[in-house]
Amino acid sequence: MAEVLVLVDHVDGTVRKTTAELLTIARRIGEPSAVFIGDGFDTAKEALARYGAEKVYRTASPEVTEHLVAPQAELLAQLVERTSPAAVLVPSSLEGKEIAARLAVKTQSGLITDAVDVQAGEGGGIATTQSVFAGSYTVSATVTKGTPIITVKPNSAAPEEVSGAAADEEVDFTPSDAAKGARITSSQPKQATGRPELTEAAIVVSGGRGTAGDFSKVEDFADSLGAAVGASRAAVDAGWYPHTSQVGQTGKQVSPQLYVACGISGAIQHRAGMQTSKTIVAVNKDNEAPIFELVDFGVVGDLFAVLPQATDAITSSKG
Ligand SMILES: Cc1cc2nc3c(=O)[nH]c(=O)nc-3n(C[C@H](O)[C@H](O)[C@H](O)COP(=O)(O)OP(=O)(O)OC[C@H]3O[C@@H](n4cnc5c(N)ncnc54)[C@H](O)[C@@H]3O)c2cc1C
Repeated sequence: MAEVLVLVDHVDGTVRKTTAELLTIARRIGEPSAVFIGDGFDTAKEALARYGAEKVYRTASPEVTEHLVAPQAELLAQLVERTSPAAVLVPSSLEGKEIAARLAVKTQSGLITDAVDVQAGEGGGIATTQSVFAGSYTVSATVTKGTPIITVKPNSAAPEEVSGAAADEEVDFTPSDAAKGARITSSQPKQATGRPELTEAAIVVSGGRGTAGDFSKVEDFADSLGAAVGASRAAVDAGWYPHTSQVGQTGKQVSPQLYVACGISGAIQHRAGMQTSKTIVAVNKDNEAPIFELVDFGVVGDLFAVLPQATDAITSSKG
């Protein structure tokens, strides 16, 4: 079986859930090989093996890490040439999509972005599924030229653990001068909220215009569940919550186990970011709000009355 290269998404060696998902998907189509760029490999090693990486290509070279994404695309292109993989899987982040696009050009290969499913196809090909136009169409696509380069959306697979160990190899790689055209001059970690990352969270609680700008009840409820907090565009545009928390067509796409929409009407553009959630709950005081067409459970009521009761019930059930 051919290797499947998986670009690792991590923070100082702490591997993000998307990487576990990509390694799980890679096992369906070949032998997963992780590509680890940056510091913290000792921290990452065990997690990469646990999710099925059989091999890890790694580099912490400042030549790669101190520049923007172009050197990473060059490094992947070198590995593609050397290993002739069955596919390259990259997380569907902004950065990941730029790397994938550059890699596709360099290797003269077909590129599929934002896949929500990847499977072994007929005749040795790779079958992907995309959800487009705010989820109103499902598209099946396959790469017909070169090495399939595929970016995969978060929550497209449930990470599966395996037992095993990954062999690792330090890659000898020097980026071209052209790839070093933009340099990182400083980088600040995002202010920690103590909550899980929106696109990775198992539970997301979102607030909309119905909060009237007071997200405290949404946050308290989210914290009782260990959830991430999201927001509708109406709430974000009003300046009530950060843009990075926007869920929807022009925001982030989430697919948690549980999504709770509080004071959100359920516009098509909002649905586009959350309708693949496994269980959807809405709290809305208008029983005709379109969000109720989509939900598994609905509560018709004022969120300022409903959420504190729910928070108290959950907190007291934990003892
Ligand atoms: C090109 C384009 C892209 C867009 N992208 C996005 C996107 O990515 N994400 C997104 O969210 N939107 C997006 N929108 C905007 C979208 O069309 C809606 O305007 C927006 O989602 C509405 O937000 P909302 O549901 O919070 O507000 P509203 O539609 O005003 O709904 C507020 C809801 O709160 C309820 N409510 C009010 N008070 C309470 C209370 N006290 N308790 C309980 N319920 C209460 C009301 O009954 C109502 O249903 C986009 C629009 C366009 C044109």
